[in-house]
Amino acid sequence: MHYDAVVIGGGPGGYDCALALAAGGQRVALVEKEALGGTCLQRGCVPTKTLLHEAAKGLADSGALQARKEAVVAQQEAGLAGLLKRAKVTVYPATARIGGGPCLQVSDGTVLTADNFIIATGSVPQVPPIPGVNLPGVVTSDALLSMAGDLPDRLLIIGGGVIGVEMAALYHALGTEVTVLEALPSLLNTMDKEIGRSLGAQFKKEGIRSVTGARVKAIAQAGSGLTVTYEAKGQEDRVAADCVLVATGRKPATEGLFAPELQPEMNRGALVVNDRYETSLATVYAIGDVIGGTQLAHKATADGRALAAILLGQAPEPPAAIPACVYTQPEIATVGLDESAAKAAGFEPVVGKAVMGGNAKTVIDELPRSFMKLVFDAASGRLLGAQLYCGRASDLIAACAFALQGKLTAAQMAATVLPHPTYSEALTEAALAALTSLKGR
Ligand SMILES: Cc1cc2nc3c(=O)[nH]c(=O)nc-3n(C[C@H](O)[C@H](O)[C@H](O)COP(=O)(O)OP(=O)(O)OC[C@H]3O[C@@H](n4cnc5c(N)ncnc54)[C@H](O)[C@@H]3O)c2cc1C
Ligand SMILES: NC(=O)c1ccc[n+]([C@@H]2O[C@H](COP(=O)([O-])OP(=O)(O)OC[C@H]3O[C@@H](n4cnc5c(N)ncnc54)[C@H](O)[C@@H]3O)[C@@H](O)[C@H]2O)c1
Repeated sequence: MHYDAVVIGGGPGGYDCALALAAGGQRVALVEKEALGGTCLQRGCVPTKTLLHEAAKGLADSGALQARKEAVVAQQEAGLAGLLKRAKVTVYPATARIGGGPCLQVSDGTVLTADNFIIATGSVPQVPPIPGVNLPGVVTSDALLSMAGDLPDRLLIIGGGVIGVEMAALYHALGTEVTVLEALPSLLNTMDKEIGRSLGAQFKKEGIRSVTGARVKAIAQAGSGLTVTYEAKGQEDRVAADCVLVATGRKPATEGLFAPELQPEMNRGALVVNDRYETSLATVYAIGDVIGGTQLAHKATADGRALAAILLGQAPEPPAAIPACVYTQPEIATVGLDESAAKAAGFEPVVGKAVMGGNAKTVIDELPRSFMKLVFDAASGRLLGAQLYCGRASDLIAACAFALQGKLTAAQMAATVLPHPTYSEALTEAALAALTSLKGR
């Protein structure tokens, strides 16, 4: 069977690329070995945010939580299947393997040929070689999100990145005693350091224990539970747990994808692509988590749509930056450069900060300490990035993403009138603070 394009992987990168190509008049097939929707829908964004939402409402029964999660996933999956059907994308529920030619063999033996192949196989959990990591009760987010039965009394999380802190917030809300062990000096270490520090302090206040600079040495069986031994600040310590979550990052999913004679260029397991998403194999492209770098659903979608535009002969407008959100309470959201990244990139940054103790909406909603930081370029006055640690940060970051895309300056952001009482008013305050600093230079 010959297609204009065959997409491998039915996650946000793959399905959005397939839909965009089909909308452009191409004959498209999509091969997916599991359920449609990929990590994002089946074991990522949608399940975690559903469970966080239900836990915040007070639901703490594991059966009811699983049922609600499955209902949301099923609804979204059915919607996606309908979209693909209406777009006349042929879905092959099979495992794909790329062979010479290139052509594509799917697990039932069917061979597909195409003008272009698009790899969107995503990523899988990366599990470090800690002694005891294969013991029963040690799980990755895939298993934790579908765990039935009683909720654990004690959860130990290895890794204080995005999955680690969201799972800590979720299980704490469900009444589990949570400890997070992070190897680096702060939680969410890739973000502005004040965010990690603030979240650590907030966790402490709520009774979530987090230890940074922790080297996990071993996991061992201890009766019906587990014991995790780690070292921090030169001291060895142990934590008892009923369940251990390993949340130490994700690696590109390429296992078994290529016939042995095909050796595409890879970098640390990720497929290397150029700015047109071309791999080193002719007519084979790659998008989303499998190409490394930022591992986010909307980044995979943006890749998929940009590649479809390129294959359809259009010139897509490149995004100025990819926002990132963390669904703790308060929420965290960032886009573009923080102060230290701006300095490292050669800018002279000017930071406008609004601490939201006096923000009426924050007070009304009884949110903990919150803040916003806007980083501007001293030379042009333009926004370089935003770091939000506040109520509804995941929605507010959209305003900053638009401002970055539109190259807005501190003066333009400060002049924009925003409604009262809202969290967004702090954006004006932060822009005004930066404008004052810029004028005083
Ligand atoms: C717990 C968790 C929470 C997350 N929360 C968020 C969030 O809130 N927001 C956010 O933006 N991102 C979140 N992410 C990240 C997000 O899920 C990924 O960045 C996104 O799904 C990547 O999309 P993708 O299309 O590249 O790959 P994926 O979504 O991983 O899809 C790849 C698909 O390819 C299929 N596949 C792989 N190999 C083959 C093969 N050989 N043949 C056929 N099919 C194959 C897989 O079965 C899979 O369905 C989260 C991730 C996790 C684990
Ligand atoms: N809200 C969201 O957008 C969201 C939510 C969940 C996941 N995700 C995506 O999924 C990806 C994977 O998430 P993740 O949290 O697994 O990865 P991550 O890279 O965000 O964090 C992993 C953390 O584990 C730490 N670590 C690594 N080895 C360790 C060890 N042996 N002991 C202690 N700590 C160790 C790292 O220092 C790092 O801080 C992320 O890159 C993110 O993009 C996004």
